[in-house]
Amino acid sequence: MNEADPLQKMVVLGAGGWGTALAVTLAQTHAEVTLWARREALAAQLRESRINSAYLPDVSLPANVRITSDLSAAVEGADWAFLVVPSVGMSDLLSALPPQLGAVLCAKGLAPAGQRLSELATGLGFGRVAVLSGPNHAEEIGLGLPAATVVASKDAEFARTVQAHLMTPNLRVYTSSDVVGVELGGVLKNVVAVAAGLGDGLKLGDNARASVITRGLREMARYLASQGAQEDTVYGLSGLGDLVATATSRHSRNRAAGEALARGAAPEGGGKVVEGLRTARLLSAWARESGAELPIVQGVAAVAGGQLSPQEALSALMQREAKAEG
Ligand SMILES: NC(=O)c1ccc[n+]([C@@H]2O[C@H](COP(=O)([O-])OP(=O)(O)OC[C@H]3O[C@@H](n4cnc5c(N)ncnc54)[C@H](O)[C@@H]3O)[C@@H](O)[C@H]2O)c1
Ligand SMILES: O=P(O)(O)OC[C@H](O)CO
Repeated sequence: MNEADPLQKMVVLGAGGWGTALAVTLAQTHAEVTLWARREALAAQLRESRINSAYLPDVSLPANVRITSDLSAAVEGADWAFLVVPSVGMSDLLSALPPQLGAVLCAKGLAPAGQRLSELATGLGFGRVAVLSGPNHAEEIGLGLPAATVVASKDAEFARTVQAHLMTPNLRVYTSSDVVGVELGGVLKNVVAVAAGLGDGLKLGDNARASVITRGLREMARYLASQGAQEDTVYGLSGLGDLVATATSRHSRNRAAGEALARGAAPEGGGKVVEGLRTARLLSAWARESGAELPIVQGVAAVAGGQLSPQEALSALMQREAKAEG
């Protein structure tokens, strides 16, 4: 493994829950970490209180996390950075950065036109692109609870560099060359977690949740294969691992959004990003146009869009044609 220089400048762009947790993690092993918040009001509040009360209230920011809302100053002198804004904001952020900067994309969603974020970054001229994905709730990583994750890049050296810098005694980082598989596992699992939340909200029970997770995994595997992912990636940390974490966790905003929908409430994440709803809409439109079958994704999109009630979506799934498992 590459040696990680503890004096190398670590940069995290995006001060929501996940950006904050990553900054706190990197601060364990580096002299200084720069955390960029888009809004100066949030940056000032973080500098003052050292607590991100809106996005990660139970975690304190150590003194070696430097907070700024000046993007150019944040990346000055850095070789690469973690990009941790919601996927809808990734295009603006990438466009404001020099493409020589290595980009570690940490969002779990698609760009507005439906592209993968790594495609977006490559299209904007970024040469070193990696994606980070795995069962990593910010609430737990921020507290230093043990977890594992994956960094995938076509540039094996870049993936190993990120791995070396992000590893701590409580965060085990694996590398992968399957960017498509790792990236899309994190994207799709959010939608299946919304479906699991819908089932929880309707009080359908443990069997129903396990069925949604398992059939959801199969749907993820089919979609990932259609996009060129390696066959086994979906069964790793960024696929099955993150699906289980998100579909069963009390921390998950996607699962909670499903529960809210089942109650007939607005599926808002209390100001926090809920990627699965946007992803369901984008992938459902893609499935309609391409004739692909993504029944759970399409059911979630129909409920979120108000075309079907949760009960109607459930009936539609249960009454699909009888067939062999596969
Ligand atoms: N929270 C987690 O546990 C977790 C873990 C892994 C990955 N992720 C992914 O990381 C991404 C960010 O999630 P989060 O949990 O940090 O979100 P969050 O809702 O906690 O915070 C989002 C942050 O981004 C800012 N923001 C919103 N729109 C923006 C834009 N257009 N440009 C720049 N900044 C913008 C917000 O002001 C806020 O500071 C999501 O794609 C999410 O799926 C989250
Ligand atoms: O809170 P969620 O549902 O956005 O999930 C957070 C992370 O993706 C879990 O790995």
